[in-house]
Amino acid sequence: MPHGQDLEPPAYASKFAAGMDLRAAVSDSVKLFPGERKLIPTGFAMQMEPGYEAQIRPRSGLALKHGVTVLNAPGTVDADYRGEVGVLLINLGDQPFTIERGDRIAQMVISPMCQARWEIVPTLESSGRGRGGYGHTGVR
Ligand SMILES: O=c1ccn([C@H]2C[C@H](O)[C@@H](COP(=O)(O)OP(=O)(O)OP(=O)(O)O)O2)c(=O)[nH]1
Repeated sequence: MPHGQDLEPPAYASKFAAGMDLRAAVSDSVKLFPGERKLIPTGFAMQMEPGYEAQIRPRSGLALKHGVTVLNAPGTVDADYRGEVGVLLINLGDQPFTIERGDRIAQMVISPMCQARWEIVPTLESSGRGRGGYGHTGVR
């Protein structure tokens, strides 16, 4: 699917930036009321090599200034997915938030992925941590 003609394709902001900015490909502006969630189209589809995934993450500026974040962060785009990439935004702020066409709404990282092969075993090797978790090493 070609990217919306007036929209730039996802691009790294600089060679040091981890995430590519994703833009809203909405035809009309979209309003997110406090507590509301919506799937926002990005206007593009892609094909990745097997062994990779894309992760969709919030933009910290939107989160800090407006309380708008990616509900399912990190959203997972599978290598075999051929549909339009969507961004599931939620407004956790206390004011309505308006999204215009072309707004940068999230960022995307392409990552190599490890696929596990499960093996059933009678016991697990012992370790320093053992079964301890959820803060068992202290409250601070
Ligand atoms: O933020 C997201 C999350 C998912 N997807 C697309 C790509 C992904 O490959 C597909 C399925 O996503 P996921 O595996 O998270 O969905 P599911 O709820 O497990 O449903 P499914 O049964 O379709 O796998 O939806 C997006 O475009 N954006």
